[in-house]
Parts: sequence; C-alpha cells; structure tokens
Amino acid sequence: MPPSADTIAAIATAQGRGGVGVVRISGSGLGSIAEAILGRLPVARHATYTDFKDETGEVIDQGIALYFPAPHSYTGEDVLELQGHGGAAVLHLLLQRCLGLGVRLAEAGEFTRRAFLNDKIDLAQAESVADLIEATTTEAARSAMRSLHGDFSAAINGLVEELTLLRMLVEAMLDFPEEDIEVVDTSHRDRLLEKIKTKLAQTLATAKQGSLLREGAHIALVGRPNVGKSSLLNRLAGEEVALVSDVPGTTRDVIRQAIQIRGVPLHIMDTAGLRESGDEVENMGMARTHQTVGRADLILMLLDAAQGCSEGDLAIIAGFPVEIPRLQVYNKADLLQGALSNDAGIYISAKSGLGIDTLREQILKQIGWHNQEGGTFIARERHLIALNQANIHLQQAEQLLDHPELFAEELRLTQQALSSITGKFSADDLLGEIFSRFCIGK
Ligand SMILES: Nc1nc2c(c(=O)[nH]1)N(C=O)[C@@H](CNc1ccc(C(=O)N[C@@H](CCC(=O)O)C(=O)O)cc1)CN2
Ligand SMILES: Nc1nc2c(ncn2[C@@H]2O[C@H](COP(=O)(O)OP(=O)(O)OP(=O)(O)O)[C@@H](O)[C@H]2O)c(=O)[nH]1
Ligand SMILES: [Mg+2]
Repeated sequence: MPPSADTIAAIATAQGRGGVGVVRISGSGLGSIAEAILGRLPVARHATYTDFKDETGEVIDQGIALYFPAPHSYTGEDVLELQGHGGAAVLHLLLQRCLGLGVRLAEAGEFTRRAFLNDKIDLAQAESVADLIEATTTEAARSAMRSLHGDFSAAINGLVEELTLLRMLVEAMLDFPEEDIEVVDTSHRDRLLEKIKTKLAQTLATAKQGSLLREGAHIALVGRPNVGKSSLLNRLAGEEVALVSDVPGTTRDVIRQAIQIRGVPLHIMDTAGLRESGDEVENMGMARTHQTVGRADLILMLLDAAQGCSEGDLAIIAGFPVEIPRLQVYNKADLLQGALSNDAGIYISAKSGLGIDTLREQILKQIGWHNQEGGTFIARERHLIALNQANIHLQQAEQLLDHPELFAEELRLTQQALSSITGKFSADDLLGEIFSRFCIGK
C-alpha cells in the first residue's frame, strides 16, 4: 500500500432512506478518527455497538462500528465502517463529521480502485463489482458474481500461463543453431498452440454471452400501422406500456421499454407504423422509426397474418440497413381460419399470447444467446476487443511458424492483449475511465 494515499470517506449505501446506512472510511490515521467519533478504536473485525459523536460531544447516531486493519479489508488499507440509521440527513451529518477530521470525500469508484491498486482484486474483478451493482436481471447478477469470484480472470490467467510456456519453448528454439533444430520439439509446440487456440475461442464465446448479459440487445418493432406492434410490446413487457387502438397511426414517438427474456436484458423499441401519410406529425414519427432502427441489433418485422407479406411490407423491409438481422413475425394469427399460411416466419397473437414463447426463443437465438447452464461470467466491450485482438495475434503467429522471431513476437502481443483484461499493465487513463463510472462510495 502506498503510504502517501490520503484517507477517504463516503456514504456507501444508496441515496435516500433505508433501514441502515453506512459511512466507509479508508486510509491511514483511523485511530484518531475513531477516537474522536467513537471514543476508542473498535476491536478489529468485531461488531461494536457505540455512539457516534459530533465535535461538541452530541450524539449523531447510535450504530455499529467495524474496524478492518490493513491489509485485511476491502481496499487493503485500514478501513473503518460506521453503520448507522439509513436516513439521508443523519448519514450526511456523520459524513461531515469525518470530513471535519481531515478526511477527504472519496471519488467515484475510489475504494474499488484502491482494492485494485493494492492487489486485492484484478481489473476484471473490479469492473465486475460495478457490473454486479448495475445488473438488472438475476442472470446478469449471477454472472457478475462469477467474474468477481475470479472465474473470468482464471480463464485469462490460464491462457497467459500457457502462452508463457509456449514462448519459452520458442525462445529456446531461437537459441539453437540451424543444424540442431531436431533438438526442438515442434510437435509439443504445435499441441500447445492448438490448446491455446481452443481455449481462447471458448473464452471469447463465453465473454460474448457475458457481454450480452451486461449490455442487453436493442430490438426494434417495425411494420405497417395497426399490425399490432404496440400490442406485442405490451405482451412482451407484461404490462400496458404503449397505447393500443384500432386507429392506424396510434404510435408517434418511439417507445422504449426494458424487458428480459430468461435473464437476458432487452431494450424494446416500439415505433410508428410505416405508410404513406399526409399527416405531418405522423411523418415525423416515421422519420424517428428509421433513426431508431439504425441502432437496433435485431428488427422484428411485424405483419398481419391474414394479409401475408404485401408489396408495402417488402418495401418497408428493403428500407432498413441490410446488416441488421430481422425476423418476420405474423401477428393476429388468432383471426386466421384453419391452417396457417405457408409464408416463412413466426405466427403469433399479441392479443391471445399464441406463439409468444416461440418468438421469445427465436429472439434469443437471433441475438446470439446460447443457453449456457450457469457457466457465463459477465464481460464488457473492452474485454471482447482485447480477446479479439489476442485472437488476431494468435492467428498471425500461426502463419509464422517458420520464423521463430516473428512467431515469438506475435505470441508476446497475444499475451499483452490478454493481460490488459486483468490489468497487469494498464494505463492510468484506462483506470480513470473505468473507475469514474462507478458510483460514489464503491
Ligand atoms: N459492511 C460491508 N459489507 C460489504 C462490503 C463492505 O465493504 N462492508 N463489501 C464491499 O464491497 C462487500 C464485501 N467485500 C469485502 C471484501 C473483503 C473484505 C475483507 O475484510 N477482506 C479481508 C479478509 C478476508 C477473509 O477473512 O477471508 C482480506 O481480503 O484480507 C471485506 C468485505 C459486500 N458487503
Ligand atoms: N385479433 C387481434 N387483434 C390484435 C392483435 N394484436 C393487436 N390487435 C389489434 O390491432 C389493433 C392495432 O394494434 P396496435 O398494437 O395499436 O398496432 P400498432 O402496430 O402499434 O399500430 P400503430 O401504432 O398505429 O402503428 C388494435 O385494435 C389491437 O387490439 C392480435 O394478435 N389479434
Ligand atoms: Mg403502435
């Protein structure tokens, strides 16, 4: 621990009222702070019920004090926790009392940043702390916990270790003169390379799932007026989010709603129906539809099952960026007499719920979610970029087997990309970027 680090404090619990609220202090000189507020330093790692006093000796609150001497604390520094009643004003008084004793207000993420700098956790774990707090579904929370527990880091560290082995092997090759080349075991090298390739591919696949759990996917509902887009949004959300009426052109603004399917967070965007219209406001709504669709990961093209896919529908589909995947969904299937039409697509009824489970599964499939029973760890875009970079260098290495120097260099770059995930050699600006997005007190 750098002894120069100053002492920081913050309210660690959520803003507003709660049963209990916590002020957390980390750094040095906690003895005199505890002496001033509590009259004594609490016994290490024991819950101590005590008065919290202000500078005049008046009791601010009666609560529990916890003292964690370094390095056995969350931050790795001395930590003092004052657990009081969870009112905004009383916690404010307690925090002000600490600040009056020469303690500085913590910046966003500063406790966790210190935990990282003091080697209590690595960078991927530190990020997962924020992801755990921000998780909107239980599935996302569980996978964030797996990352915090170190599952993701273990996969990365395993790869880094194997790359080190491979590099040692190749460096040894470099030392042998041409004629002694048979001394070098190229089959060992090739097996190791193959193993790393497989493991990296697996880690990347899992990280993609984890990133989906963190970010969710954006899904745009589009189609002609009155086909039932807003009805489908309401059905998927399980509540009446959007106005539904038999008047075509009901939805004007884009309506956004967060939902989840089997723990995968989804951002649904219900849009204005698309048609030729002389109504100025409706036309503005349609312009928004087009803007919105451009940002979607998946387009749900809604059609009327009784009418099938018309010329007008085809024109709508043709109007969207080709790179965005789309699903054709025939709604109002409850009104169909007899057999469903032969058109390819999914038949549903937003009204009766028919086919909705099938649609849910199709949506998950389209956005690339594979049911991984409990194995996913949460990941960020930053991690995916690093893993992809590692992959590229590894592929380049494979092309350079006959040039040991170049091969070794590509392996080094592979390893460097992977190490950036756990933050072995991370730049200050990256750390600033990561921790500034935390909440104060974390
Ligand atoms: N009251 C309270 N609850 C909390 C936290 C906290 O800071 N305070 N946490 C904050 O986010 C989380 C728990 N994180 C913690 C992580 C490490 C240690 C700790 O004392 N570590 C020591 C001892 C480990 C051991 O006994 O096995 C160490 O690492 O050496 C404490 C809390 C969630 N709940
Ligand atoms: N029978 C039947 N009627 C439906 C179904 N889905 C929607 N409707 C009806 O179709 C009409 C239009 O529904 P909306 O959900 O408002 O359609 P929309 O696509 O959002 O329409 P705009 O916002 O105008 O573009 C309403 O009267 C709904 O009750 C369905 O599955 N079956
Ligand atoms: Mg609508």
